[in-house]
Amino acid sequence: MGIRLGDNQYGKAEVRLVHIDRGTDVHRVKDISVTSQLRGDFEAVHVEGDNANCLPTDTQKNTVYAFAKENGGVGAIEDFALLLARHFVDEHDCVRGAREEIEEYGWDRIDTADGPHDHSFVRSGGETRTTVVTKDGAEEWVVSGLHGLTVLKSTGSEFHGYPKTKYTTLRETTDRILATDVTARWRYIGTAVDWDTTYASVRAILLEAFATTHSLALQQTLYEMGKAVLEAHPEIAEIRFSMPNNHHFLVDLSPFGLDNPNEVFYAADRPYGKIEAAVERDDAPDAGRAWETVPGFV
Ligand SMILES: O=c1[nH]c(=O)c2[nH]c(=O)[nH]c2[nH]1
Repeated sequence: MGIRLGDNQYGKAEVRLVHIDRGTDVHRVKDISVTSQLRGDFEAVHVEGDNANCLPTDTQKNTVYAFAKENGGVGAIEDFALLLARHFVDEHDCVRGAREEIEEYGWDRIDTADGPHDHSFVRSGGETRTTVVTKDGAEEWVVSGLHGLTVLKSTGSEFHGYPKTKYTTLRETTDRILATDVTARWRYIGTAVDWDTTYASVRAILLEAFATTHSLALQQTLYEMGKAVLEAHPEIAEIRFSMPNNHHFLVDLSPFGLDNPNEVFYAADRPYGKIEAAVERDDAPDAGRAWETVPGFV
């Protein structure tokens, strides 16, 4: 019986980095978490404990911090991830591929009586921006996205016409709350992209489509959101979503002699519907290894 090493990658996870741009008195904050992992000629370290090719995870961490300085800041997370991936692959013979995942947390300038403050910030409560850059030799894939984009429609959502079985208790509705936390990742075609502008545009399109789609199912809303993104952005090959259906149940107020015309709800936290789908361009180039280590459906 033979035993051998299978796929592997290693690196430093969740390197937390805050960069302050002090170029002017109006500071700018960039707050990220980097997970850097390398692939390559790492048989010996696993099988024999021979570390000759094992670039320490500590060095990967230090590289992240040093690059934030040498690069004059982080810039778009996609550019920073590509910079790291190219460095590790191009500068180390034993490294053939890299996976650089970055999350970005937003900070808003605090609005004071004198206007937006120069160097005081409040964490923006909304979504986290993400990217996963995969490099395999000369090939590169960029999958960007967001999670925690929490949205709610107080009307304009129906759900009916579904099959009924002996276990069905759900009442059909022509007016319900539709609420979800959008997780989305989209795969770029190529790397010649204005990452920040495109991110802002995709986020705005997702919100616009959620708001303006009269929903007959969360699945339909999801599809409309993806379609709108692909129609506006030819540089995006596909977009994948994971969206919980955050149920809001009408509370029965009749024991108290009160009616409840869609005003008072119980916001359940579990269980929740879990709606996941990809929306794809017909002629999209092959995904290659882009999704290989993206956890879960997205
Ligand atoms: O938008 C919905 N999609 C479903 O698949 C589903 N299932 C369910 O019970 N409620 C809903 N709502």
